[in-house]
Amino acid sequence: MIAKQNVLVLNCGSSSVKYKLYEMPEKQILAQGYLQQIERDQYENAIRSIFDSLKDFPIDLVAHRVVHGGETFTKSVRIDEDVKAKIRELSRYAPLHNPINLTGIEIAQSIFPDKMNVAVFDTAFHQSMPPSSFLYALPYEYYEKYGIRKYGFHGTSHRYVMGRAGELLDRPKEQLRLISCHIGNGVSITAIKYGESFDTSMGMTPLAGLVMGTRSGNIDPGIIPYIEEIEQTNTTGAIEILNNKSGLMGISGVSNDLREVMAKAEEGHYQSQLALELYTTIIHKHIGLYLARLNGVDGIIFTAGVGENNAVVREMVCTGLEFAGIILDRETNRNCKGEAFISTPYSMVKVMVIPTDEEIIMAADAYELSCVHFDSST
Ligand SMILES: Nc1ncnc2c1ncn2[C@@H]1O[C@H](COP(=O)(O)OP(=O)(O)O)[C@@H](O)[C@H]1O
Ligand SMILES: CC(=O)OP(=O)(O)O
Ligand SMILES: [Mg+2]
Repeated sequence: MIAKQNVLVLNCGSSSVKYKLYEMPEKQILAQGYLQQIERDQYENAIRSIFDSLKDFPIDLVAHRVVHGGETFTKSVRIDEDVKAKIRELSRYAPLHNPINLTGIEIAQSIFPDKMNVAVFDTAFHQSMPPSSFLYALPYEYYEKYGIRKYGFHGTSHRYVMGRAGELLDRPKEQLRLISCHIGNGVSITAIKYGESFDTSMGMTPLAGLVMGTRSGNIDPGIIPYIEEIEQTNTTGAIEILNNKSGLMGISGVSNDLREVMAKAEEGHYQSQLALELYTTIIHKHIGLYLARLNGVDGIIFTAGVGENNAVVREMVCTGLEFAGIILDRETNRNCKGEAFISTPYSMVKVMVIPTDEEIIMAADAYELSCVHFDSST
């Protein structure tokens, strides 16, 4: 064991940067912050301003969220030049995320050249998926030679809420079938079987799956050449439209922020009403898919910005699942704050709200790696 370490955790999402400085192993938070609605060209300044604001704290270690780790990284790793090169190579699979994550790593390395940096990958938790979940029905050599497969994302969040669900249900996670719904700006659902990711809604890139803030989720790929023709653009331009101008933003024409879309819907704005309906219907359908995949379920978890805070979405998603023993307590659902059971006492399936905490998992992984490093270098 080694002494106390101050671990800075940097969690860059597609629209936000969250950071926390922990004293480990006590998990005491020394500083934290959350910058929202950040545009791509603002990340570098945002990250520099975070380091600047923390300059009076001693920092021993930095943990970085990295969205795409491919098949190379099944767990968190210490960052060296080879790891950085691999993260750079994987940017083509996560163009909204990996370049930003690399920027964070490079800034940290320039400010603290002697400190250890750790990468915590969104994809790592999903490496347990079987081929029946991760393969696309394409020529098999595309997988073997080029790594074209489903990777899945938000793994650190799904892993955290799985652990908390086990504690709340007072059952070992190895006995539980869970459906974890991470509903933020990015949205993904994971079928968790006996402590491992078994299937998940995102794909080779974080564009696939459900309707998101600005991302389309699954569409018929035959639409892409048609978009190219309509917009007089190339494939990159069409994918940009699917990544940045679709989802809630595209359908409503109002915003990628669900709060704004719902406010407009309440005023009677038709496209905003449609956006909300499509958004929740697709989550509902995916729960059906994973009920089949898991042969029933013990718990359903709602997490991330929308999942934690939006009772209307949770109610719309759960309505019509009563046949499967999923009975929401509407009153409790509307009034809950923080961690809560929102199903009725006689609901066979427990429905839970669990605020995610990717940062504590990241800090713990980084601290553990630093202990291993210390042990092996003494
Ligand atoms: N307090 C809140 N009440 C209702 N909705 C919220 C709240 N906070 C965040 N959201 C919603 O969560 C979404 C952003 O999710 P978040 O998990 O913060 O984003 P990111 O995926 O960038 O980490 C937005 O659509 C926003 O409307
Ligand atoms: C992978 C992903 O979609 O992340 P975020 O929700 O932070 O955009
Ligand atoms: Mg997020």
